[in-house]
Amino acid sequence: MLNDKRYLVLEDGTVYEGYKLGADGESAGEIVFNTSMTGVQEIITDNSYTDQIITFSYPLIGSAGFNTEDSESLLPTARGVVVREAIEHPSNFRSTENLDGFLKSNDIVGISGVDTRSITKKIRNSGVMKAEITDSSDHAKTVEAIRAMEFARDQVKRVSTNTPYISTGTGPRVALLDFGKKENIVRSLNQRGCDVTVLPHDSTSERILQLKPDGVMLSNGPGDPADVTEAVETIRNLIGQIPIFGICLGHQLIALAGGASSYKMKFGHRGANQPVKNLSTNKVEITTQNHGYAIDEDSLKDTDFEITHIAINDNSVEGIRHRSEPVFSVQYHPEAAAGPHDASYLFDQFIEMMKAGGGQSNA
Ligand SMILES: NC(=O)CC[C@H](N)C(=O)O
Repeated sequence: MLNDKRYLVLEDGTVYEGYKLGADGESAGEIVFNTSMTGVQEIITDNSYTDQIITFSYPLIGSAGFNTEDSESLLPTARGVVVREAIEHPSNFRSTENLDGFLKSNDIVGISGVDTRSITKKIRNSGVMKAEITDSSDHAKTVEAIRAMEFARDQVKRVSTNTPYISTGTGPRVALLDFGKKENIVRSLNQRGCDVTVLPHDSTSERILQLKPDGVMLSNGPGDPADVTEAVETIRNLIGQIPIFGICLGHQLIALAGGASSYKMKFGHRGANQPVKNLSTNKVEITTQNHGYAIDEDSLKDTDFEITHIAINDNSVEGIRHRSEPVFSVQYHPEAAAGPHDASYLFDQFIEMMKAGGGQSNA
């Protein structure tokens, strides 16, 4: 039996007719696209997508199925999923659910059977915009509601851990500020022996230093970095006190703490084949990315930070380091999950920095 009809309605009035996928109900958010061909469970459960509807540009989604080990968070906060074809019967011994079942289990609304290539091209040409997945055929009313919609700007608070906890290890002690972390950041540190204390996003610099960590990890996370003002102040107080490594939102917050500024990109970088040039080695790393904001290159000029990595496709800033203090960060995701492991060396660099008591990174 064909699934029930469902619609994707965009802020500009465009309507795509498809079929119901996932949870009942309707959901609105900022529509973005991700070009990855794998790692669907990791992408859907990455809390950087809070308040966003994820369109997969690759047509066949869900062939590897879903399981209980590969989620990047246990409470996904994406507002919706848009696919061309939802695979009903995954081919993977590890799979315990198909896409429809996984979305239902996580109360995520989805739509299938729509032209995701056209949607991707529209977002690329017009920029990200608001959208709604709905069963209602009163599209004029939906467009009106979308246009009136505003997002609460407390996304980080909504996804950060509320209580500190420790993921134990016998190596360097890392205080991880959780802005909506991907679990594979913790795993990547644990795999290298680190003892990781995960802290709420609004932990103060005094509280962090009281734990006497060897280093501070600043995680990825959703929303506009300019809204995370409390953490920017905390990071400003930590620079010069302790080695710091930032990923994605963590990278943006370090730059803001250093006096630089961020801007919203037209459609961001979201995929697992984003080429980045390491300016120290002149090597190109293929990276996993998921960001809609970036650091303004010119705004770094009057700060103590220098650029270490740039995106090959658009020359945007992909990495920075402090000129004299043990502080560095990247806009992309060295923890991959999913995607290439070209950039995993950065975790090793962070550990060497902590072991050296905070020497300079050669990111
Ligand atoms: N993955 C992230 O940490 C994203 C950072 C920020 N929310 C952005 O969209 O640019």
